[in-house]
Amino acid sequence: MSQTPIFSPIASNSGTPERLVIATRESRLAMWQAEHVRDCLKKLYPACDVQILGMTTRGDQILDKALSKVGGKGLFVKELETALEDGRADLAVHSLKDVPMVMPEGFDLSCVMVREDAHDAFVSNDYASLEDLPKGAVVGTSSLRRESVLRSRFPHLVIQPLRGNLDTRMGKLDRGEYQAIILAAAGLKRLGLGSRIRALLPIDPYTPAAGQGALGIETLAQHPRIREWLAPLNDLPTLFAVTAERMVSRQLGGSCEVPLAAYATWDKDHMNIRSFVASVDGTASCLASAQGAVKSLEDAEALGLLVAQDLIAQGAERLLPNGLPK
Ligand SMILES: NCc1[nH]cc(CCC(=O)O)c1CC(=O)O
Repeated sequence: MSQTPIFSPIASNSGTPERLVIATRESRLAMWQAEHVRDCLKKLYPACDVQILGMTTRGDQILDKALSKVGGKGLFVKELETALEDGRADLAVHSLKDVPMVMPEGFDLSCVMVREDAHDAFVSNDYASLEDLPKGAVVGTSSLRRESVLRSRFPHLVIQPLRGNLDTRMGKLDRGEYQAIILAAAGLKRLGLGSRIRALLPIDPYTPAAGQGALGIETLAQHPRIREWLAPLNDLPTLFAVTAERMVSRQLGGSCEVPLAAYATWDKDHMNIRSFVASVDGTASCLASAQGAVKSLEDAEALGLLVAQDLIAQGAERLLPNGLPK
């Protein structure tokens, strides 16, 4: 099916889509991502009518609490999944970082697109780097992973929660509520805000979250044809990397309630993966890495499993509020 010629004259019977509806959140970043997928699909299937269905999720509505306290992973995807089930949409576009490690019954992660910059970014109007911040400076982040590293490296800084979409967060910085904020570089770059980045934080120790910077497309498992139509948008190096990262997270029961990082990079056909689990106060952590030749999804999963087992052997369990998954 994925071999179907792109410029097939008879759209409906020849295996190319006639109409596809993309479900997405309505934040500017989510819309950018959905429009990006739409543009890619239009290029692949010029005759296809590709529509975008914008939706509000619970994660967008609850803005006064840290993400870890409002139900964590899944918060940004549930409503989109309902739209798939109801047939209002054919595919849902997500920041892969927000997609639960175990897909709910009946849903597939059908496509992973090429990754944007996966680094965390330091953003400030007055300071060039974390090192320049004075004692008591307020740094905003809603990620326990970032908070943990900041607390261990810079105990003299005040870490405060920062919620809301990217524009909201930048607004809070610009109104002086924070001296600096930490955000994923990917979102800033996609929205043309790359010039606001004062410094990219190094992978050691600021290891990204599993899937950070990658786009994932979710479909109903019962619609394999849609999966096949999306296949040309897959980026295999990204798919293998995030598969290893998500394996680590899944083995450790990854949720927004625990500081957990996992990031894989390539060196020719070898993958390097690095991961940590830590306490929010930054006083305890386990760190592991592994490298190996990866030529298949199974290889990627095996490498992720190796790192997870290393972390568990180091006693990562005592850092997990709910223990290891059964
Ligand atoms: N958890 C929110 C979220 N989900 C995806 C991104 C950024 C884009 C990406 O990582 O693909 C962000 C914001 C952030 O972490 O600053």
